[in-house]
Amino acid sequence: MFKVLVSDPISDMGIQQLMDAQDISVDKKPGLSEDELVAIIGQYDALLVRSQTRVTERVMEAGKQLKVVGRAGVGVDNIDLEAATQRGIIVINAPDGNTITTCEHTFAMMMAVARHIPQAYLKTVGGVWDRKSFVGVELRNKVLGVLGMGRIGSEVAKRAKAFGMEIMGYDPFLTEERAEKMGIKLSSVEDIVRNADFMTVHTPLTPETRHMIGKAQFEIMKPGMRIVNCARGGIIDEYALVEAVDQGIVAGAAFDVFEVEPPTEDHPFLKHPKIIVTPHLGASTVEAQENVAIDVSEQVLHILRNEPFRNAVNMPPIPADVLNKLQPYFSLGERLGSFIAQLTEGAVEEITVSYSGDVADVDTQPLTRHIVKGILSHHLGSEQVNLVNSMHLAKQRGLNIVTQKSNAAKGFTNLLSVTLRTKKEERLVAGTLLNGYGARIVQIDKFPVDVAPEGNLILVSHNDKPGIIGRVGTLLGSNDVNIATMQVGRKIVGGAAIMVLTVDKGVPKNVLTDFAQLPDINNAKEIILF
Ligand SMILES: NC(=O)c1ccc[n+]([C@@H]2O[C@H](COP(=O)([O-])OP(=O)(O)OC[C@H]3O[C@@H](n4cnc5c(N)ncnc54)[C@H](O)[C@@H]3O)[C@@H](O)[C@H]2O)c1
Ligand SMILES: O=C(O)[C@H](O)COP(=O)(O)O
Repeated sequence: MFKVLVSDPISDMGIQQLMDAQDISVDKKPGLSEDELVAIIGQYDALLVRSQTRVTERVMEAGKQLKVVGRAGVGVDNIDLEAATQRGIIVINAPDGNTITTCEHTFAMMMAVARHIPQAYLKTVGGVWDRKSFVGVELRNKVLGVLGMGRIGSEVAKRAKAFGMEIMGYDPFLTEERAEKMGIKLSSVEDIVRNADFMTVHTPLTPETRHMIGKAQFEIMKPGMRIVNCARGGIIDEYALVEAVDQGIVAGAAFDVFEVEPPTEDHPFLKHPKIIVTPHLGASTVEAQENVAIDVSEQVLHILRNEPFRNAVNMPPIPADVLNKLQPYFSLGERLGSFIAQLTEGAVEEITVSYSGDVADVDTQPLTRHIVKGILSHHLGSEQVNLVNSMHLAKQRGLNIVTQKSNAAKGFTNLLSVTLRTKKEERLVAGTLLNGYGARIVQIDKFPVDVAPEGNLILVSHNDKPGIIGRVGTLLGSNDVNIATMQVGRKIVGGAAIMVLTVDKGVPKNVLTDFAQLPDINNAKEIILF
């Protein structure tokens, strides 16, 4: 039974599918402090949050069983991603479910600031009929600058056109071609600041975007600018903004987000007549909350059940065409990694992965992750290593990972070959998928073989002499170990050779030592592949 903790208010529509699952139990405990969360997180396999819960390194460290942190929403700045990755905890988000809702809130804020809606409402309900103080401006024929043309920024730009606005957009990934297709003007931050009438930000908060609109930008800003921030507090320098409003540079501002949330009572926005605020409501609609809750719960379920999932934040996404090509090789890759790690003695220094055939045409990094996971699991324990942290752990340990690619696959459609160099030796294993036969190991060191990579294997290194097979059979038979398959490989007659046996159960250690006592046998190693 997997245990899931929900520590923020998340729509029941999504949680329901977790509650309905036979293998999941769900506890809802919104509003926990960090200490309270640390005290209980150790018993949970998954944690579901929105933006309130701070999933710090302490929380990750205490989450000994934690496999996944699911964010019902986009921003993951409340989650320590580095701490999660180090511990192999997958962080996923629900990036699509609140796009339209947040875009619509941006418009609500833009129109509210253009027409002084909150200020006029307050006066009217206070009994004052004041029509003079609240003369606004139209959106039509105004220039809107959009900083961050991702999901939300693009939707904002689309809708702004319906209002008759001209749009200037900036995003490091926005190409001239895409801007043209969207009917917007590709611009720099400075262009926007100097020329726009309205400006809205839709970037994440990163070291680069922090205070991207600050004192220097306000100094060159077109007077009368109106600014909206429904993305993240801190993208616009709050104190520099207040100054710019007071100096008459900025005509009005609408903020849904703050550098510190909730803001302190004396925050300068809260009583400012030209700044309107909402309490981080961008994603707060029934529809968006259902969307993100359903999405994140579905993915958490997949992760807990070891099924394919999407939207991992601390793992690069795999495009569908790459996944189609690589997925059949994932299990083989992991087994080859495990095989070579069990075969090789000494501290690992370098892993060389060679891809031949048409797998070499795509980005093979996702498959390398599986191979490295297989190798490290043997040394660090399979509990410690997973696809999220395998490359990270390898890097942390200073392992050099070399990838080679070639289109010639030596008679196979595709060939994966893994060489492990340790302080003591260098060994190689290669495998492929054979039509109708499945995964096969086809080479061990310099010897061609044909072995299914599964179960209990014994690798015997010997001299190619008559009688070896009989001696091996007798030794195993007398120790009640049944041989299922046997393969012998050699390069030249009478030279060095290997034998790979598949046996029906684990081999006692003393039997492996006895092998080396037999004439012409150098050593025997047991390799277990699950
Ligand atoms: N107020 C809310 O409740 C609410 C709701 C949803 C999302 N958000 C926030 O809105 C923001 C945008 O969300 P999204 O779903 O559109 O994300 P997204 O990832 O689709 O888009 C973000 C865009 O910002 C761009 N970007 C990154 N650095 C930039 C820079 N220095 N200058 C310009 N652009 C830059 C990226 O290239 C990307 O295209 C995020 O910060 C998200 O957390 C807030
Ligand atoms: O990044 C997001 O998805 C928004 O900021 C929404 O945050 P919330 O889930 O706390 O409303």
